[in-house]
Amino acid sequence: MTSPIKIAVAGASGRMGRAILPLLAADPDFAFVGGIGREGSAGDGLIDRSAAIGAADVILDFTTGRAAAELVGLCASAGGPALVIGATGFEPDELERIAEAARTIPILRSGNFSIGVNMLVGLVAQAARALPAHGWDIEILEAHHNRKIDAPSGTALMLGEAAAEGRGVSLASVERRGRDGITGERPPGEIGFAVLRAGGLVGEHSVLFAAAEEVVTLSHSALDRGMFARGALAAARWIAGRAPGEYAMGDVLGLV
Ligand SMILES: NC(=O)C1=CN([C@@H]2O[C@H](COP(=O)(O)OP(=O)(O)OC[C@H]3O[C@@H](n4cnc5c(N)ncnc54)[C@H](OP(=O)(O)O)[C@@H]3O)[C@@H](O)[C@H]2O)C=CC1
Ligand SMILES: O=C(O)C1=N[C@H](C(=O)O)C[C@H](O)C1
Repeated sequence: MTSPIKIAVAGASGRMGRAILPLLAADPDFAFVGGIGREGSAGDGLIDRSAAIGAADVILDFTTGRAAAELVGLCASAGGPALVIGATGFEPDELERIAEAARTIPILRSGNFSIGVNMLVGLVAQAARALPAHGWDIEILEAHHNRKIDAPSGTALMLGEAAAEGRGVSLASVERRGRDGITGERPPGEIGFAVLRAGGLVGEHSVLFAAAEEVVTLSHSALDRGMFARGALAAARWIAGRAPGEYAMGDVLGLV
């Protein structure tokens, strides 16, 4: 019998943390070593970051982009553990820090752990490759609950990256984040993002490929956070004991 994978959870008291903890408790493949709260916070089931880094095989992070990037730096300096990052809302320099840390420790980061979204990413790249930028406009729509703090969502950005990759361009060179006022006509090749925040929506994403006389829409609806939590645990099982490197959910699901 192999010993259980020791897991710590950063953001344990949040919506995702609360979805993950019961699954961890029910799965003999895992042993929960503690939740990581804000610096200096104390409470039932909480341990500090250095204790978690010493005790865990894998840390799951569902906090914020900034907090996750900080934790990654500490883990890399300590030479471990592995990280599964579900947090979204990263600044470019934070993503660079994660890429740098992945030279030392294994890191899997995904803005969405659902099977459906990760399959959708491939379909979006395929459609963007097939439909020419002159004649087919790409717009990405996302809608989430009113407590979400970052926009566009990590998933919308993954879909945008996939569309840009399909077109052979960098997302940064063609993205348009929101429109307001006298915007002028839409330039061909632009990839637009539109964001809604309302009520308790778990996560809605659509990618529109719109031509003058027809529209193709690829979309995904999340109905329950449980599937994000199960995807994160599948990622934790997959990454435990891996070599240093930056991995994605496609590696876990065999989609790459
Ligand atoms: N990849 C995926 O599949 C999914 C990703 N997400 C992403 O996960 C993240 C969390 O989402 P959700 O659970 O809904 O958010 P919540 O706001 O409910 O939870 C965030 C948690 O992070 C903690 N936290 C915030 N800042 C810090 C910090 N500086 N240091 C330590 N802990 C901190 C909060 O603690 P406190 O309670 O003290 O504020 C809280 O426990 C978001 O970025 C979201 O986009 C969400 C769903 C699925
Ligand atoms: O904050 C959320 O709730 C979600 N965040 C992720 C994102 O930013 O894409 C994943 C999911 O859509 C829910």
